[in-house]
Amino acid sequence: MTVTGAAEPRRPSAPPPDAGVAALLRPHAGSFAAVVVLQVIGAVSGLAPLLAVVELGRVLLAPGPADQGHVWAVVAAGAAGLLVRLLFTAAASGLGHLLDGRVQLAFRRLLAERLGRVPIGWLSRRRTGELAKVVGDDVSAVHPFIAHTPGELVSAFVVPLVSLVYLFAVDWRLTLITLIPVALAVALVPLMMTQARRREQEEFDAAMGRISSAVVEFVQGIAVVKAFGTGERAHRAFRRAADEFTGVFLRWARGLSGIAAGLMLALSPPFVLLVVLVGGAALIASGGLAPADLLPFLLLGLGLTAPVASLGHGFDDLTAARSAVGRIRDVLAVPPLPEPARPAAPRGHRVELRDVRFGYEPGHEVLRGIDLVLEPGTVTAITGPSGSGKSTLVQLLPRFYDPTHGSVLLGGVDLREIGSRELYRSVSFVFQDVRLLRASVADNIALAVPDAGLDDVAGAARLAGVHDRIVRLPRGYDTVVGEEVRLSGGEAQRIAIARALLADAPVLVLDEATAFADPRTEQAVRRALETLKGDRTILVIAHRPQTIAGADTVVMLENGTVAEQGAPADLLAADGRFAAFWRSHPAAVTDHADTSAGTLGGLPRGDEPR
Ligand SMILES: Nc1ncnc2c1ncn2[C@@H]1O[C@H](COP(=O)(O)OP(=O)(O)OP(=O)(O)O)[C@@H](O)[C@H]1O
Repeated sequence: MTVTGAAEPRRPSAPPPDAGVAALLRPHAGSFAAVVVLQVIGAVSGLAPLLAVVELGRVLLAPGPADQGHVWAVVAAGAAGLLVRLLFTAAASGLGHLLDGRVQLAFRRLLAERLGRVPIGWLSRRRTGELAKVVGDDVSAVHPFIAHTPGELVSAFVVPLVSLVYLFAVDWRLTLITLIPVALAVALVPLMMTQARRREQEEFDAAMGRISSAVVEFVQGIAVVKAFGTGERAHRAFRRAADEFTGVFLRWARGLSGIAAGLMLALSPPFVLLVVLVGGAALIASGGLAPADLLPFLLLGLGLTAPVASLGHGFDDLTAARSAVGRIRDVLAVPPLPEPARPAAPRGHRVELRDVRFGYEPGHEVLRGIDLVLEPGTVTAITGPSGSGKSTLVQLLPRFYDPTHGSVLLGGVDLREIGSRELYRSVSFVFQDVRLLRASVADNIALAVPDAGLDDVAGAARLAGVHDRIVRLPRGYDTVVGEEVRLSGGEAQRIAIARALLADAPVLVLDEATAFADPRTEQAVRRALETLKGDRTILVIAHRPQTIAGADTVVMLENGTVAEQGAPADLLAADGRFAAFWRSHPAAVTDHADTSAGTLGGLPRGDEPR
C-alpha cells in the first residue's frame, strides 16, 4: 500500500504500561492471596505456644494439685500451634518464592518483548547499563514485594489484633495500659513528617546526590583529570560536597534524633515490660487483677509494638519496589514502532523522502522538509556542517525513528507499511556506534544470514579487510567476541562492514565517519561501496573527498534542509553552497585525502583548500 507524502504521523497504539504490569500480576492473584493466607495462619498459630505458657502458668500457680490431663493437653496444643506455625510459614515462604520467580520471569519476558519492538533510535540513545539495571536489578527489587512484604505486613496487624481481643477478654484496664507505648509511638510519628523535617530530608537527599555526582564525575573523568593535572581541583569539588553534606547531616540528625530516640524508647521491650509491670502491679495491689493474669500481658504485650516497627521495614521495601516498578513501567511505556496490520511488499528499492520532518523533542525540528530521491544503482553522498541533521536523516531509512511529518518510501511503499523483517532484509546499515554480540566472530558477521557458509562469511570478511585479523584470533572465526577477544574500534567497524556486505541488502546506509578510525577501515568502506554498487541504492554520510567525488549525487544539508544537490563536479562548478562548504571545511572533507594528486578523486584540486 502506498502512503501519500503528507501522511500524518501515526500515534502508536501501545497499551498503557499499567495494564501491562496489572495484566502480568493478574494470573498470579490466587497464589498471591494463598501466600498471604498461609502467612497469616502461620503467624496467628505462633500465638498458641505463648497462650499455652499463659494457661500453664494459670494451672500451675492455682492452689491445689494440677490436673495432669489438662496440663498435657495445653502442652500439646502449644506444640501443635508451633508445628502449624512452622509448616504454614515454610509453605508461605516456598510458595512466595516460587511465585516471585514466576513473576520476575514474566516481567523480564515482557520487558524483552517490549525492548524488541521499541524504535532502535530509542535504544541507541540509552546506555546499556541503564537498561540492564531495569531488566536485572529493578525486576529483582520486586522480590520483597512479592515474596515477603504483603504477608508480613498483614500478619503484623492481624497478630496484634488477635492478641488485643484476647487481652481485652482478660482485663480491659491492663490492656489499655499495655497500649501506652504504642500510643506514644503513634503520637511521635507525625512529628517526623512536619514541614521542617521534610525540608531537612530533601536537603539531606540533595546533599547526598551532590556527593554521588562529585564521586561519579571524578571517577569517570579520572583519566582526563590526571592527564591535565587538575586532580586537586576535582578533589576540591568532592571535598566541598562532603563539607556541605556534614552541615546538612548535622541539621537533619539534630531535628530527627530526639523524635527517633523517643520512638525507639517507646517501642523497646524494656519500656513495654516496665509499663506492663507497673500497671499490672498497681492493679494486683489494688486487688483488681489475679497475679496469674499478668502473665499474658507480659508475653503478648511485647508483640503489640511489632506492627509499628514492621511498618518501617515493610514500607522501606515497598518504597524501593515501587520505584523499581516505576522504572519498569517507564520502559513499558515507550511506544513500540507500530507494525503494519497487513504488511506491503516494496516494489524495487528506489528510496524517496517526501517532505520529511523530524524532531527528537517536540517543538525542535532537526529535519525540516526534506525531499529526496535515491535511485537504485547510485551512491548518494550526504555532507554538510556538524549538526545539520545528516545522522538523523540516514537513521530514518532503517526506521530507527518514524518521521513526525511526511514519509520515507522504499519501492513506492511507506516504511511504516513494510513489515520489520522485510525492511531489515532490504536495508542494511553501518553506523558509528557498532555493537557486536557476545557470540562467535562468524555469527556476528552472519547475523542477517544465519545459514551462511563459512566461505561466504570469510569472503565478506576479506572484502572488509578483517579476514587476516580474524584468522590470527585464538579460535579464528569461532572466537567469541567480548569473551575470548576484545576487538579495537576499527576492527569492530570492519566486522560490521563485513556483516553488511554479507547481508547483501539492496539498500545500504553507511556513516563514513567510521572510516576515520584507521586507513584499513577507510579502505574497507571504499571496497564495500565499489563491491556493492551494482544495482544497489547507497546512501553514505561522506567525509572524504574521494567518497564525495565518487558519488553520483551529493546532498548538502544545512540546518535540517537540503541546501543543494546534484553531481559533485556540477556543484563545484556552480560555485554555490557546496563549493563554499568544500572550501571552508577542509577537515570535514579532506582528512586522509591524497593531496599529492592533481585532482581530488576526480574533482579539480584548485578548490581543495588544504
Ligand atoms: N538522540 C538525540 N536526541 C536529541 N537530539 C539529538 C539527538 N541526536 C542528534 N540530536 C540533535 O539533532 C541535531 C542534528 O544532529 P545530527 O547528529 O543528525 O547532525 P549531523 O549532521 O550528523 O552532525 P555530525 O556531523 O556532528 O555528526 C543536532 O542539533 C543534535 O544536537
